[in-house]
Amino acid sequence: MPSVEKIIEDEISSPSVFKEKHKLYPEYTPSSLPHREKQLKQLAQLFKSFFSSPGEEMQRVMLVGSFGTGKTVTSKLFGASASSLASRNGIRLKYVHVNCYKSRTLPQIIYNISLDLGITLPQRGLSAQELMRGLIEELERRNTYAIVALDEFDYFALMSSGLNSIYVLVRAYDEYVNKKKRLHFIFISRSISTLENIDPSSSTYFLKNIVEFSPYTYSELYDILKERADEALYPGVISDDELKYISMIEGYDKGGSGSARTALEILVRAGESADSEKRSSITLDDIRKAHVIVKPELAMLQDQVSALDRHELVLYLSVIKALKGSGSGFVRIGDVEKIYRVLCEAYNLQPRRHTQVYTHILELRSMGFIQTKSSGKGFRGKSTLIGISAAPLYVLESKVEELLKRE
Ligand SMILES: Nc1ncnc2c1ncn2[C@@H]1O[C@H](COP(=O)(O)OP(=O)(O)OP(=O)(O)O)[C@@H](O)[C@H]1O
Repeated sequence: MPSVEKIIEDEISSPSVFKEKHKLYPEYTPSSLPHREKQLKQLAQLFKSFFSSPGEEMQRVMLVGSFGTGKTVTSKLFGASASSLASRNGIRLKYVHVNCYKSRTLPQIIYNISLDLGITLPQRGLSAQELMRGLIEELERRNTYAIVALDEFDYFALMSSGLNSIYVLVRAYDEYVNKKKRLHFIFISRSISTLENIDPSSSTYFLKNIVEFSPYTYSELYDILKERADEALYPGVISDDELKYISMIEGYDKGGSGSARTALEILVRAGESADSEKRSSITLDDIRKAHVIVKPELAMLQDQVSALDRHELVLYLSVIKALKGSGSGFVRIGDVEKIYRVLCEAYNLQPRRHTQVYTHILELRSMGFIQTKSSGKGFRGKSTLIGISAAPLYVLESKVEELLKRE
C-alpha cells in the first residue's frame, strides 16, 4: 500500500469537474435569479414608500413558498440591492438575515439583529420588550434603518412562546407613534397555514403583503441549473441533455418537488460521483446515483422491486436495458416493447399485447419505478417516453436479473 500521505496527496491533486464548487452550495448567493423577477418587483413595490419617505411607515412583508423555491436567496439579494440603492440616496439602510432555527426565542432574535447591526445590547437581564426598546433607540441615535428577514418564521410562530413574541415584533412601533419607523420586517415561511393561529391583531399586518414563490417548473429549473453550472463547472463537463434530465426529475410540472435546492444538490453529487471515478464529465448514471443519495426514499424503492410480479419484472428489465442501450434519459415505449418480446422468450413468458404493456407501464409509473412523458416535438408521431431515475441502471439491472433468476 502507498503511504497514507501519498494516498491523500493523490486524491487532493487529482483533477475535478468543478471549477468553483462553492457556487453550487445553498449558502452561495448568485448575482442573478432567473424566474424570480416578479417576486423582486413585488418586494420593491412593497418597499417603494420607504425610499420616497423613509421612516413614515413600518413595512411588514411575508414571503411564502415551499422548500427550495428561492425565498432566502431572493430576500438576501433584495436586501443587498436595497441597501446599496439607499446608500446612493444618502439613506443608511442595513439588511439583516436571522434564521429562527438558530435564534429560537425573541430575546435571542433581537440580540442577534443588534449584533449584526453592530449594536451591543446586554445579553442577560433584559426582557424582550426592553431589548426591543434598546434596539429602536440605538437605531434612532445612529440615524440608521434596518430590513430584518426572519427566515423559517413558521417554526418560530409554531412555538408556544412565538405567538406573543410576534406581537412584539410586528407592532414594535406601537408605543413610538411619533418616532421614525426604522425597523422593517420580511417574514419567510414555507406555508401560510402554520400562521393561522397567530392573533389577527398581529397577522393582518403581514398577511396582506404576501409574495408567493411557486415551485419551479422543468424549464425554469433548466435555466437556473444552466446558469449555475456554467459558473461552477468546467466547460463540457455536463451536456444540455443531462441538465434537462435533472430538471425533468425535479420539475414540478413533471411530478417533481420543484426545488432548486434539490436540483443543485443532485448536480453537486453527480459531479462528485464523476470526480470519485476520475472522469472528466458527468454521465446520466452519475445523476441517477446522485438522485438516490439526495432522495433516500428512492433507495427504498429499489427494495420494493422484489414486490413486482414476473411480468412486471421483465418489463422493468426491458426499460432498463432499452435505456442502457440508448444512453439517453428517456426511450420510446416501442423500443422497450421490442426488448420486452425478446426477454419474454428468454424467461419463458407469453408476451402481453401493447394495451396491456401500456397498462403495466402506467402501474410502474404510479409505483414510482419509472417516469413517463409524451414525446412532443422532435419525434416522428406521438409516443410515450420512459425514463428511470430511481437508481443507476447497472444497480437496478443486476437486482432485477437476480430476482428473475431466483424465481
Ligand atoms: N431563481 C434562482 N436562481 C438561481 N438559484 C436559485 C434560484 N432559486 C433558488 N436558487 C438556489 O436554490 C437553493 C435554495 O434556495 P433558497 O434557500 O433561497 O430556497 P428557500 O425557498 O429559502 O428554501 P427553504 O425553505 O428550503 O429554505 C440556493 O442554492 C439558491 O441559490
